Amino acid sequence: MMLQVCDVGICYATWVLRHLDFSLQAGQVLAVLGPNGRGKSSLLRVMAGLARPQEGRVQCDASVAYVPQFIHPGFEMTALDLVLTGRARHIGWKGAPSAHDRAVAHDCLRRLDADRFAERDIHHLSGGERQLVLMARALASGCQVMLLDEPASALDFHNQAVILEVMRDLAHREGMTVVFTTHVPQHALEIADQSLLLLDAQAFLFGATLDTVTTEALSRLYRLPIQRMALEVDGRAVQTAIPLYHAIGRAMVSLPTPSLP
Ligand SMILES: Nc1ncnc2c1ncn2[C@@H]1O[C@H](COP(=O)(O)OP(=O)(O)OP(=O)(O)O)[C@@H](O)[C@H]1O
Repeated sequence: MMLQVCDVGICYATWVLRHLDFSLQAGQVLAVLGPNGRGKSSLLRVMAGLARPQEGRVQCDASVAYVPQFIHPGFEMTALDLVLTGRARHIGWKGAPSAHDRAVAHDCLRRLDADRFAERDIHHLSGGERQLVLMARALASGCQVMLLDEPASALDFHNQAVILEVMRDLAHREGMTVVFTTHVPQHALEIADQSLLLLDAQAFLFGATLDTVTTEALSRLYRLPIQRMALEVDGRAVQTAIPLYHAIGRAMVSLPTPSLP
């Protein structure tokens, strides 16, 4: 087992999550969905070892890279230098990046179509450009597990497709375990083998994406009717999910509550 979350509980003033259990194999993609403030980022930070859970533990026998939503280094730094910080494990504390490290960093930027930002100060990049550079930094680390916090939240449709394809390739071709949080169910339906829906502090749905990211579960999760459907595109069935925004009033009073396992 590559990554195991065992009876994890996270508490600030109150319990955000409690009694959460799941495990992932190498080469799998997991999507984590939940409304604002439900604990997705907190869970990712605990999985990355950046925060301790108040209960339970996370077991991981692999190198982990964490991709936050934002960073603010507070001093001038080029995108290339930021990506090179991802090479720290290979360079060591006292070493300087080698030509090989720089080549790896450029390759990672190129893979995300972001090499043109290499010499720009990251403070001068747009939110979406910065997200691509942060993912390139994680790629440069050569990690076996990548944890990404809303990696597509600032990206246009083209760049969403770029990072979805990179995440899918990392897992399915290169054997990495990839976990990402998202507010876009279609991203889960596109690439995630497994999905975790954080319904409330102690109610979770975890399983194969097509079994968990359903019309009923999404509608309950977001308190809004959301219709999952299959479109046929180029002879291939593409799963998508459409939020019925106009029905929010109806959702509040009449949504059925699906029974949970
Ligand atoms: N360091 C902290 N101290 C106190 N409360 C916190 C802390 N970090 C997060 N919280 C609270 O814990 C809850 C979960 O926050 P978290 O950021 O994990 O949610 P999220 O699901 O990632 O939300 P979003 O979708 O809005 O990014 C929120 O109510 C938040 O206010």
